[in-house]
Amino acid sequence: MPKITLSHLTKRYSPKAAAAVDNITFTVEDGSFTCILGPSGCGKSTILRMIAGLETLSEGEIDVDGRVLDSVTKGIFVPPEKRGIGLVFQSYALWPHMTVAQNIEFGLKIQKMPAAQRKARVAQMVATLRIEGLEDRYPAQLSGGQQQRVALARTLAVTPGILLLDEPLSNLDAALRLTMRAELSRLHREFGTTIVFVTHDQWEAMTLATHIAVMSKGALQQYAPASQIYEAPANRFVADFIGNPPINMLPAASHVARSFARAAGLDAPAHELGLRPEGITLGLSESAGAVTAIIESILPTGGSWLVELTCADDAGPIRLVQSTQTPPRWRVGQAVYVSALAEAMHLFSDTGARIASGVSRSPDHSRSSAGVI
Ligand SMILES: Nc1ncnc2c1ncn2[C@@H]1O[C@H](COP(=O)(O)OP(=O)(O)OP(=O)(O)O)[C@@H](O)[C@H]1O
Repeated sequence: MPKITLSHLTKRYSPKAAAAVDNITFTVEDGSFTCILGPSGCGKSTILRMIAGLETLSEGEIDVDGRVLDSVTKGIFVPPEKRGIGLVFQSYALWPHMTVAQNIEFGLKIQKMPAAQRKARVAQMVATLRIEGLEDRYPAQLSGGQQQRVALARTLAVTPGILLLDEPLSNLDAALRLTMRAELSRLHREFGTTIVFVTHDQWEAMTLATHIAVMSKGALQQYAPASQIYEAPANRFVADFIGNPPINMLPAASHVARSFARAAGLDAPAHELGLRPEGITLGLSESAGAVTAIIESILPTGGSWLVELTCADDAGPIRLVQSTQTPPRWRVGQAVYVSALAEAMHLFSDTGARIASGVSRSPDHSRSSAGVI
């Protein structure tokens, strides 16, 4: 399956405007499921539209398996229909005057596939996307989720090597999103297509993606395998954007941060210490590196709890949020000892770069107690 290389990709919608996409370079691996993730307006859709050929580049180059599709300096532009790329956007844009079967068949007719083969292919796609019985309906007679499936069936019918999806699940309710996520995963496994998926939903990205490109304000913050994005965020933005509830950020010079860092063997000079909410443990007895705190609130979130704490510190109170799956045995106002797992901690410089991370001290780790991961 194809590999997509984006080199120094830049898009300015007008000469005076800030770049919507600013000098982005990364390679979407062959057969990967890559998510472009970031807040609204960070340039995700613009990247996807440039790959599709629906938007011109201001600078840079896009190639697929070494074939240049778009290059400003080389003066190359391959039109969208010649790129071999399938697209599914937020609005499904099914042909309203065609039935489901006709919608799926449309691209095959354009490809001039013989009628018998087309019929077999439509039947195969209907079965794969589990939309049997809907073949003769018009789009207006379908639910949002059914339209979504037809849009996917129509796109996959022509077996594109590359599939671009722009928030294709955003119009669906929570239950249907979950089902469709599982189906997208299954389709990726079955077809082996290289998928690039745009979302602002970190959970969607973490559950689906093999690789994630995190964007902010037009700039690429990190491109890495999904697990690394969480465990080894490149910088403060990524650490803060990924994780729900968000990572706690403490001034590194505070007494609380210094106690936690010292206990984890993290002694690099830093500006801030990030501590994941699930890496906080609470107890009634003192232990190395533990600090005292008062329980401010306990919020059940369905199967897990958020515990808000305040630690007294020389520079003023420090608020921490713990996330736990064990029912808390504390009451609001109670004093507790707070300690932090080494692997839940990251140190950041004043420019926001990650300097170091704690490393697990569990007995099966023979590594040193701290270091950069
Ligand atoms: N056709 C356009 N003309 C001018 N500016 C545009 C155009 N399309 C997008 N922009 C601007 O470019 C920036 C990036 O937009 P883009 O749609 O790529 O972001 P996004 O991350 O996909 O956002 P969202 O998640 O809200 O869809 C935004 O500031 C947007 O206002």
